[in-house]
Amino acid sequence: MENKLCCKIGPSILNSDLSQLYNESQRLLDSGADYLHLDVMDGAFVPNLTIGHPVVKCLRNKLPNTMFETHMMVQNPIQWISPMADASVDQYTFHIEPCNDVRLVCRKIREAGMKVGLAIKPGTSVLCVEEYIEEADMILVMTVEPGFGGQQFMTNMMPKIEWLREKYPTLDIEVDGGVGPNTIDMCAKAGANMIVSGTAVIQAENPPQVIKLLKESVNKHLNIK
Ligand SMILES: O=C(CO)[C@@H](O)[C@H](O)COP(=O)(O)O
Ligand SMILES: [Fe+2]
Repeated sequence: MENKLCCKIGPSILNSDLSQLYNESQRLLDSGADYLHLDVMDGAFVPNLTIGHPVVKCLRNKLPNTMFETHMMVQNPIQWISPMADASVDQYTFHIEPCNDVRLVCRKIREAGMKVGLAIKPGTSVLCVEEYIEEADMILVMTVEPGFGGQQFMTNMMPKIEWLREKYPTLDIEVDGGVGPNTIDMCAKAGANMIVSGTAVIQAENPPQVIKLLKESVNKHLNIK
């Protein structure tokens, strides 16, 4: 039977030269990126600040046909749904940890015309997302503490991905944090099919080669599942 899952590589622009956001984004797309993973931080859920919906909207104007995922590392995810929908974001991925009504947030995201991604921090059990799987289009398993790019990949998160893949063979599972040529095989083997990679792609001498390598690893494992 044909596997409905497909591999997508979404570079994170967090550690790029943000004064050149559009050029950097275009460079990544020209290198083979399938989508852009835009890290949004509010200084409350994580101890860092990045970009918000005004910047995302400007970037959207320059890149009308690119899939945008916003990774919302924010304390109050419901607050930014409408502004991000207005910026034509395709997928709104938020953390369940600060959220007291995950179902409501999921519903509002869908009503606003976006796909729903549910993210869990390293310390959050994968069992916490299980009750919301029906409400989600994708689960993001973090392999670093959210807040900063360039951190070390946490190998001990792989059982979460394995567990999800075993139970939900057609679910989109994304991995984010410290993913690059040295760690992709673990992610692919565990069952991740959507790959966020920041530093490893941005700082590569040859980004197209790195993206190709990431894709090949995921596709190899998808085909044998
Ligand atoms: O969400 C985050 C960090 O909070 C990520 O998207 C990272 O920014 C990815 O960067 P690398 O770890 O690959 O450098
Ligand atoms: Fe991210």
